[in-house]
Amino acid sequence: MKLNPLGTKANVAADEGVTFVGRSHFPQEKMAMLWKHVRAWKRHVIAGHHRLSRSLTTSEGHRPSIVHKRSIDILHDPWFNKGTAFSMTERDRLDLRGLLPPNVMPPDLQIERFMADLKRLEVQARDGPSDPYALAKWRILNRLHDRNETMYYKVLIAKIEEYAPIVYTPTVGLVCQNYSGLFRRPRGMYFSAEDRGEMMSMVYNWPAEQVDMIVVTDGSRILGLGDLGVQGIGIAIGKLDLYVAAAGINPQRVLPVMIDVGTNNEKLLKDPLYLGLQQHRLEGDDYLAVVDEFMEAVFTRWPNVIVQFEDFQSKWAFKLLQRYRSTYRMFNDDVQGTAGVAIAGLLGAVRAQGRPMIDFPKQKIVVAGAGSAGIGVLNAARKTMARMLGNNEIAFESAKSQFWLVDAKGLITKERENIDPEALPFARNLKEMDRHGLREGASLVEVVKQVKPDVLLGLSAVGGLFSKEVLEALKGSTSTRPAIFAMSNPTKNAECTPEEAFSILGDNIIFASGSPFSNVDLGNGHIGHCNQGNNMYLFPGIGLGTLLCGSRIISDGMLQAAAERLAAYMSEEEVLKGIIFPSISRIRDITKEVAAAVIKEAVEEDLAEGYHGMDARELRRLSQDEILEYVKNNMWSPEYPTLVYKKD
Ligand SMILES: NC(=O)c1ccc[n+]([C@@H]2O[C@H](COP(=O)([O-])OP(=O)(O)OC[C@H]3O[C@@H](n4cnc5c(N)ncnc54)[C@H](O)[C@@H]3O)[C@@H](O)[C@H]2O)c1
Ligand SMILES: O=C(O)C[C@H](O)C(=O)O
Ligand SMILES: [Mg+2]
Repeated sequence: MKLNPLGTKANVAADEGVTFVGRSHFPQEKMAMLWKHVRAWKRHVIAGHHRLSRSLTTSEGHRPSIVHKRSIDILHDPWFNKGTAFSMTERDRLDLRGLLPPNVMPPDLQIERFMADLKRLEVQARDGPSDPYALAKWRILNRLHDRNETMYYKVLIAKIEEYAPIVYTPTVGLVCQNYSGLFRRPRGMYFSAEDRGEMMSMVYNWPAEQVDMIVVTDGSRILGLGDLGVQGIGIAIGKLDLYVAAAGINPQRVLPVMIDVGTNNEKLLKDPLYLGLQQHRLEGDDYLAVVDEFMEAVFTRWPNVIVQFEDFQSKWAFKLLQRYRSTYRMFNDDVQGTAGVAIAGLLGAVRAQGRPMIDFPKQKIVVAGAGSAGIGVLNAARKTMARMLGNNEIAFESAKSQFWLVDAKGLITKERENIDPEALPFARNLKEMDRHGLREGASLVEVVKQVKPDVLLGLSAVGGLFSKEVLEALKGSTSTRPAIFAMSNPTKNAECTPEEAFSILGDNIIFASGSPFSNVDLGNGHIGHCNQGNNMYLFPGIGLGTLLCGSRIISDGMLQAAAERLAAYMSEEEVLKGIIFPSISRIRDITKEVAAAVIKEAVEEDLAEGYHGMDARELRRLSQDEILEYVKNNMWSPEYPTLVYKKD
């Protein structure tokens, strides 16, 4: 016997692998509790009880919504559909009587019912690498997303630990890879190279009058999976799911966008079922013209929108960031979000050694991967060290000597031909390398052996790069507690697994990975803690904070404030246990804190222009606690609004 998701014992026919779950298996206490809940809910509905929030700014989750449709059209509209949870009075008001089974379900029971079915289906379908049911779960959740958004987000928020790995990393990678097959209903907008000259008008095809957050990708570097072309839209959808679940951005005001300028993935180009433009990627000015037109179009229709750039290949990630960051409200998650999360993790690793954060500039850090993420981390780490060392030119110069950068061609030195300008500041001086017994192109293992780093950080997209040999070499680290950050996604691209790290280096290390892994049982009652070092701990708060302060740009200071808040989030006790990032179950709280830190910084930099009822002057007057309250009250929660019909 094993426990089913409802907490009851289910019959398991082990050979067939089938679990029987049904009402008859509910234990009596559970049934009694559910019935109590049903009765209370029905009383609440009959009493016509509508809560109105009276806080700094009213949360619209509780106001009645005016709808201009009725009957079957409501059931087919995921923004308003409540399925079996429509009350009888609402069914009458909206001409729904008879179109639904007669039993009115309280929302919690509706979720129980869905979960029971989800669990039953899980045992019948098999796909996905690390989780054999991952895609099956994604399909079921996606169908729910299509028909009832409120319920979808209720499930996601309530079970974020279980379903973030499905709607986000790692399964979202698998979804993108299989997107042509999985595509059912469209979600988001597609701006393609064929739409040049049309974007300014086509942007009005999107039904929402207000859009707060756009996540845009060109599909050129999806996680560590390379160029997936139009199929990359899955990552924009997954990121926005976290914006809703973690930051409480209203799901009616998010827009996933794919800019399809072609793909250089030959397999996709040869696939007749591929859904994107069947041409090679536009380059140079042609490429820029498409992205420029897109930016102009969305900011013309929604001047207050925030645009997050996601999974653009490095060569464009940096250029586009420089091109737009001082004129548009935008940021690049892979460059800037990742940098902040890594800084928080690196500071956590210093604290975990029992040292103060101010010792960070003494850390020797080897970074494998010189792409948008690796370089983003290095720039931010260098600035953080420089600030701690006196915040002057000399400090900035000297800080860079703490880093060793290794890419596909090995250690990057000044000797490197055609060196990428972004990597140049971190290229090592040859004379100094001679002293270390290193040379241009030295292998990762040689670098680790010679440098004896405190931290080994991977953003290379190469699964298994931290081989046995590399991890053995790290045993020579001069740190009392070396840190390993295997940050590449998805799971199979992680530079090493926590099992590999703990089994070779023992339990006195800090470990973090980009995709989720389980903790490792080290025997003798010891647990090797696996942290998830993922930009999901920052981007939702950066977006929410920017929205609520109304800053026209996202400054370095706002990003730094976000990272520092995350770094300080973990208690001394947790950090000493090796827990440097919070559990994802706390993501809504962290996001609230990060957003508040972003707002505070924007106010201090005089960038905050206000949002809705909260103007710049009022924002300046808020205390720390009031800022937190303001953020909390503006986070959307998945509650069914009372619907009232009005003719168009
Ligand atoms: N955990 C997170 O929050 C997070 C955030 C952003 C990116 N990432 C992950 O980081 C990875 C890289 O992203 P990116 O945008 O920088 O990609 P990228 O393609 O721009 O860069 C990859 C870099 O890795 C280098 N590389 C390749 N083979 C190598 C090898 N054998 N040894 C050392 N370096 C090697 C390449 O030369 C390149 O510099 C991806 O897997 C992505 O999913 C994780
Ligand atoms: O998407 C993620 O999980 C993190 C990051 O943005 C990435 O590109 O890997
Ligand atoms: Mg990314």
